[in-house]
Amino acid sequence: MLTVRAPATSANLGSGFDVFGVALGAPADVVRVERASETTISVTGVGSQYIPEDPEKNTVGAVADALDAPAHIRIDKGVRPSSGLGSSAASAAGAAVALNALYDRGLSREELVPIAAEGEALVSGEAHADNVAPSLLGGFTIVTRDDVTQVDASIPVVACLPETTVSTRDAREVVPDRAGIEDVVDTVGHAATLAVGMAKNDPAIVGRGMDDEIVTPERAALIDGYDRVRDAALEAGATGVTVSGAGPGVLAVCRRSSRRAVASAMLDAFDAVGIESRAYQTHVGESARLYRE
Ligand SMILES: Nc1ncnc2c1ncn2[C@@H]1O[C@H](COP(=O)(O)OP(=O)(O)O)[C@@H](O)[C@H]1O
Ligand SMILES: N[C@@H](CCOP(=O)(O)O)C(=O)O
Repeated sequence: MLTVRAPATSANLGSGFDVFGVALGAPADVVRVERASETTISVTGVGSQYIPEDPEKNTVGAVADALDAPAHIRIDKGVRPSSGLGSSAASAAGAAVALNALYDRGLSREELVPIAAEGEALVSGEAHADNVAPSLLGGFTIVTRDDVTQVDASIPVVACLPETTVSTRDAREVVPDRAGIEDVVDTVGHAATLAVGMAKNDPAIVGRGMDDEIVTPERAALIDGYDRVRDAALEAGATGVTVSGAGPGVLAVCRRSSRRAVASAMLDAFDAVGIESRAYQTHVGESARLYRE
């Protein structure tokens, strides 16, 4: 049996819609695989009651198919589905690493990115790779149509998840088809700033690069209390705040010294609008890890 711990991820970071992603230190999914003549899936853990065990409907089934690697796959969910932390991607990335090793396919982590993204196509309608890439490679990743670029970083973050859910498929419906040139210019400037901040491991520069006027306002409108939570996090010392992935999670970047205060401010702000939430005080972290038992 092989076991993989695959981290949650936060995609977009505001200015990098469908392009940027970071691996998070916590939470994570644990995926266990054993060879079998046909694929079976069992799911336990956070939100498992909402996750199909049918291989045709679970992201790991698509990965097993793509690698031609049938297996008994057990998923222990640590990443809550539809919260904006790449839950379906964590399982897919974990399965890709585990099955690649189980069947000695010899693919590199970069080569596993499009394979794991097949799982995302199954659940969100598009094979966006901005969650699977950081889960497979760790740190901060930039995915384009043909390439993935990765840089290690250890920026402190708070990921605050309200009790509500937003499906990525639904949240993709509100993404505008077109953008004005001024907004595009601003967003390119912010995205470039953010990438430099990650390379320098500097939360202040990363925070300056998170603004986006194209996709984020549409997504934020789907999250009750978003403006209040964002303002509270900034007031408590966050250097940048945005929607995590497709939401409803909210991601704040900060210095280590203000992380606790930022988490507490975000929890209080959701609470003030009558919404329970949970905050992970974590950091940009490592890639999926393989354990042989
Ligand atoms: N292994 C899996 N883990 C999580 N969700 C899965 C998995 N396989 C299929 N799904 C489905 O994917 C949807 C969640 O995906 P999505 O809306 O993209 O949110 P997330 O960002 O949490 O992945 C749910 O409908 C869930 O049932
Ligand atoms: N780029 C995608 C990212 C979705 O992330 P998730 O964690 O919410 O699945 C998008 O914004 O649609």
